[in-house]
Amino acid sequence: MSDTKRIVLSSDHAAIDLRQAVATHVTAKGYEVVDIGPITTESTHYPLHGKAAAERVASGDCDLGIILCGTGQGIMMAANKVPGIRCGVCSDTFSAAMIRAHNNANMLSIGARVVGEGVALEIVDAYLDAEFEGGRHGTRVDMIED
Ligand SMILES: O=C(CO)[C@H](O)[C@H](O)COP(=O)(O)O
Repeated sequence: MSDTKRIVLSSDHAAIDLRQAVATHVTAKGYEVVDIGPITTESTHYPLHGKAAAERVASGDCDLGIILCGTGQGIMMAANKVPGIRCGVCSDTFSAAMIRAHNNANMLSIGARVVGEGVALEIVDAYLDAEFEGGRHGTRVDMIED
């Protein structure tokens, strides 16, 4: 495992169960999970939770974030509004590895209504096990930040 230790998790109501599965899985991998909820399946608004998780990463309180909603799209859009956040939605393991290796994504988003738990946990593994390659990819990520 890399130096990354602390991972914030959040979701909307559509992904409570999958978020719990991700929390258990990521904890078993040796990471410290900061799960900022919500706890119940009562209908809520994904922008609130995407922003809250992204602020934990942008502030440096957490090293990475994993966020979930029905499609993963809306909560990703909200997270990416926070300066310094690079979040991608992934439904496959190749993309999950590449958003870390090439885009240095500091957040991963998953759609709980898109992928099942088994695939979702493989996506989490691919994302967490990858490392940013730097070099030409660093130049491009710097361009995004500029
Ligand atoms: O995927 C999402 C956003 O991208 C949301 O989870 C989804 O829109 C919630 O829908 P509903 O309120 O009908 O459960």
